[in-house]
Amino acid sequence: MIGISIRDLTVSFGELKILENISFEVQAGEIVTILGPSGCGKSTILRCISSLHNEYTGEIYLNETCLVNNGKRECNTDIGYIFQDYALFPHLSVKENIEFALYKLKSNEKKEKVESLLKQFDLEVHANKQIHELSGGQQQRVSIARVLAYEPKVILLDEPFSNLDTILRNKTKIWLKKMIKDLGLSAILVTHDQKEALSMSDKIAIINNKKIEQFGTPFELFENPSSFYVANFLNRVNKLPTKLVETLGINISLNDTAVLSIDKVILSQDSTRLKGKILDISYCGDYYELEVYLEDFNNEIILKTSFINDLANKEKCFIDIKKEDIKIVKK
Ligand SMILES: Nc1ncnc2c1ncn2[C@@H]1O[C@H](COP(=O)(O)OP(=O)(O)OP(=O)(O)O)[C@@H](O)[C@H]1O
Repeated sequence: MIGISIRDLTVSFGELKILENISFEVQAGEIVTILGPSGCGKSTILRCISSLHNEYTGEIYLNETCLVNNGKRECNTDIGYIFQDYALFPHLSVKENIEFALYKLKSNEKKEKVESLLKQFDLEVHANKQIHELSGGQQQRVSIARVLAYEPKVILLDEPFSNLDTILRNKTKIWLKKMIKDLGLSAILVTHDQKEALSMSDKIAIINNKKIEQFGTPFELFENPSSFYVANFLNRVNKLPTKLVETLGINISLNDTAVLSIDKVILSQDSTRLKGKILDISYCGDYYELEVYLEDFNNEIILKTSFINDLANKEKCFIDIKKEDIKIVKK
């Protein structure tokens, strides 16, 4: 079932165009992540959808009902916005923050709804606390409960985990994903964290140069990136020299380039393989990262390995590259 549909969204600030013809759909129960570098317009897309910014062209539909036509809003209650900094009312208690969105309900309905949300979000023991008495993760749960109180069909999440530590972040991600699926919400998540996007999303939209460069499932984008930009954004890749790729029997056109994930470069004991000079070894916890100069191709390559004992006192190494691991993408 179609949830929200964004059609030809184009946004300018003054003379400067920020986004051009952005179109995508989010089905009910689906999480679509907008991924891109800082300043590419991710939050602006959410601000347009939620009517915080109204100067744009394009249309927004919810289940085939036009919500916004060229910035003119018909209805707003079906969209909830979860901010990075939670945007809670500091002078109200947890319970009062959640109640705030329910002003239209009769007092007994309101009480029932708040109690059920406090239970659902595991906040019952904090109901009467002030916001400053809660941890970051608890505040985030209140902000989500407050938004869900008015039963939106769509939720917009702007970097919702950025203030949480790693353990809490992982817990909150799993919890939030389940909640979105259980309630059948259409969710749009903004992040600049590639790993977060891969693990949370049903689909990802990668923004480059004002447009969506590629849209698809995390697997599709990771395994079949359309361009170097996408390949390099989702994964750490080496750009391989054309001469090297040709020795493996692969021809590439002038518009394309060959990339290889740093995970797929193999350290070999076989002296008939590519000769490399080790330029740098970095300890990264559970692996080492090596920077190697490929002498025959005048090119540097990065690789990951768990075993450096054999190399510790050596400058030279041998590198193996499998043809099937190379991806050909647009330059
Ligand atoms: N009200 C505004 N007036 C003028 N320019 C703006 C306004 N709001 C945003 N911008 C500009 O639009 C661009 C996109 O901003 P936006 O906040 O959407 O980017 P973002 O991708 O969410 O960035 P980040 O990841 O750093 O949060 C930026 O260059 C920003 O400076």
